[in-house]
Amino acid sequence: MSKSVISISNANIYQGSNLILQDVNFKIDKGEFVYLVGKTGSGKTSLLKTLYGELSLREGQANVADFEIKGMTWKDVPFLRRNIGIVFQDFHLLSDRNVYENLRFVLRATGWKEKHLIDEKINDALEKVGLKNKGFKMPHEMSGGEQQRVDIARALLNSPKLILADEPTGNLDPETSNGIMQLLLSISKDMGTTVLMATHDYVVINRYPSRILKTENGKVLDSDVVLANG
Ligand SMILES: Nc1ncnc2c1ncn2[C@@H]1O[C@H](COP(=O)(O)OP(=O)(O)OP(=O)(O)O)[C@@H](O)[C@H]1O
Repeated sequence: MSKSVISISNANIYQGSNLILQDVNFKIDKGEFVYLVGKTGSGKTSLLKTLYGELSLREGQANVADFEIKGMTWKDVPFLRRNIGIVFQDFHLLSDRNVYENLRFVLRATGWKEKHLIDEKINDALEKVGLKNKGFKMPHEMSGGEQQRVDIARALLNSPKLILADEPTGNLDPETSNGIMQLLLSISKDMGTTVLMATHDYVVINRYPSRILKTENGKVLDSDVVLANG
């Protein structure tokens, strides 16, 4: 079996009838940390949505966390999502419940029932993001950086092979962004989780250099391929 966590080939990415990205080909291995950059509207979110099953893949092939994306139906999506953590720019926390209940909601929705296992997973995820014992807090009682950590804890709950992050530092000040970057980098390095992160933030990229995929003129360019070709 391949060690790629994402393998996409000859893929065309659509929004409705509009072709957004053409002939997309790349592989990302276990534990790799990869940036996804490109101008506004160039297709970063569309590509991520295709990888997490929000947009269907009509042409080409993609294997994501051992799931064949092509031909997947809506009922297959929850099974894919159990192997993927998704982190958003604007956190997507439920504002009417505390951190613990936000995390429990995800575990129950992904099939967990036993209270002691649920508690164990929540405590473990909160500890990983530096928010141990903060389960009682309401989202509005937390800073943007803390809410982003809760969002990352939520993404980690099911021990995913892959984290897809869509501009996770987009709403944060530079110092808080650094903390979030160090957390995401340690998730890939220490836990062996693959991270693909869309960003506009070149300060972050320059500070923490890594492989870059770039959406440009309907194509995805790969810094690894550019380097390999000199
Ligand atoms: N729901 C939608 N229906 C139709 N077209 C869409 C939809 N969402 C995005 N698009 C179009 O698809 C193209 C790519 O958008 P996408 O959001 O993937 O770009 P992006 O690179 O993520 O942009 P940004 O950096 O602003 O988030 C744009 O032309 C956009 O207008």
